[in-house]
Amino acid sequence: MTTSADGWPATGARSITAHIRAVAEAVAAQASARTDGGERVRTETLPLAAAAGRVLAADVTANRDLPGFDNSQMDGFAVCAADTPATLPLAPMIPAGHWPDPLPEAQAAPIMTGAPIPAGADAIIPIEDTDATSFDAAVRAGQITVPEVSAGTFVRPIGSDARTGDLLLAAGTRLTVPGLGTIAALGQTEVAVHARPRAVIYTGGDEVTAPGTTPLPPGALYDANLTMLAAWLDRNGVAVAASRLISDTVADFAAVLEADLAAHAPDLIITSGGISAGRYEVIRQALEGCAAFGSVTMQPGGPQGLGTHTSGAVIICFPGNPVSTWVSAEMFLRPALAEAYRCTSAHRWQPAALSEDVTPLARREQIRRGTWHTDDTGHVTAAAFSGTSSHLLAAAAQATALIRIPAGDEVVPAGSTVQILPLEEAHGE
Ligand SMILES: Nc1nc2c(c(=O)[nH]1)N[C@H]1C(S)=C(S)[C@@H](COP(=O)(O)OP(=O)(O)OC[C@H]3O[C@@H](n4cnc5c(N)ncnc54)[C@H](O)[C@@H]3O)O[C@H]1N2
Ligand code: MOO
Repeated sequence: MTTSADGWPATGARSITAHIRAVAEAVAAQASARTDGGERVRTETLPLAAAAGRVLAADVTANRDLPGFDNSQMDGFAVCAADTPATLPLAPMIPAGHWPDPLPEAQAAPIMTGAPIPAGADAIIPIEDTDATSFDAAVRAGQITVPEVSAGTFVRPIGSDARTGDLLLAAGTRLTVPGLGTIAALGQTEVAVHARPRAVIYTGGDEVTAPGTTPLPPGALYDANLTMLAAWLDRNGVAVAASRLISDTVADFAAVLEADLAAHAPDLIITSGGISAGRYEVIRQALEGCAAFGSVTMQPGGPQGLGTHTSGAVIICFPGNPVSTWVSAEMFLRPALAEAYRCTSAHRWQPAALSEDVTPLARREQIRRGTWHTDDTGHVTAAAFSGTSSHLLAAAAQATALIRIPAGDEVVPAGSTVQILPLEEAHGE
């Protein structure tokens, strides 16, 4: 189990930015090795509605014109613009889904939205712009009075959205809802996408107990981190192949890891806990040969580990405090996944004015949990929760934003501009 351990500065800690880069580089190197024409390249074919957020494996080219024929943009009357303004006799009704006969000269055909424009017509007049109170009334009257229009009015021309042969979605695109609709509009039911990157996740320590276990032994607590990591990875486009609580025995963890690597060939090995300065740091002791451990000037999430296993899987180790685990995933793993696999979106930090004074840490940048608010004028404010400790998970569950408070010796006064990351799964006010 030896390979390129990620170098950490021999003295001191790494900045947040430096660790974001290091994780992104490790994941990018792994992802490009994985998609380098070898057997690790994996694609799968999914029904369209199941493919939102997935990454296209092949270009999507238009196999037809969209729209496929000139058609009406309005419920109204198809006319030849040169005949208007006029009172015109009515031609037969043209419902959507029926191919019409040509429009007789100097007549108007009632036509529905989406119906093909008859030969001889070149403009549509919406019913509300005529003297008809309804289509039935117009048919009864046998004629319609229309204002002057120019050719092309409310006509959706063939190919105005896409032309046969156009490249509509390039391989590597992350599929959006309109993207999936476009593929359906071409007549397809399925789409080939990159398989999600695969992760195995571990946390533990002798005190950490699986939820559902009763009674909870003295000194123990329920595991929150596997649930968070599994949910977070799923939301960010990663498949979780194995999720395990481990004991404090290094040999046991090493055996479990080897078995999971053989069974699942993961792209990512994600761990939580067991990496700081204690006597029983099982993750660190087991992975020290292939990952580097050090600290990042961030709170929560100071202790971190990063490396590449001989199997090719990237090893990413987060500290065990629950808020540290979650914030670390958000800060370090999300940008790396967005860049290397495009399976999630990159961060969108935005400026906001602090609504209250905040006392920073002297040497570590804080990622505070809090709320954000946009007023009627678009002015964005953010309020940090008072508690900063990384065990305050229930408080973090109330957060709608992460708030960056740079290290410093002086109070950051209310009104100061800071960067916030609105949390997609929580509602901004
Ligand atoms: N002497 C030092 N002690 C600590 C330092 C340090 O620099 N020097 N750093 C502190 C910081 S900051 C953090 S963060 C933690 C990180 O420690 P580990 O990553 O080794 O995590 P553990 O010790 O295993 O656990 C920390 C904490 O979190 C609880 N935990 C762990 N796993 C889970 C889980 N799956 N679900 C819920 N809670 C979990 C665990 O019981 C501990 O309370 O180290 C500090 N110490
Ligand atoms: O850095 Mo630790 O994550 O403060 O709690």
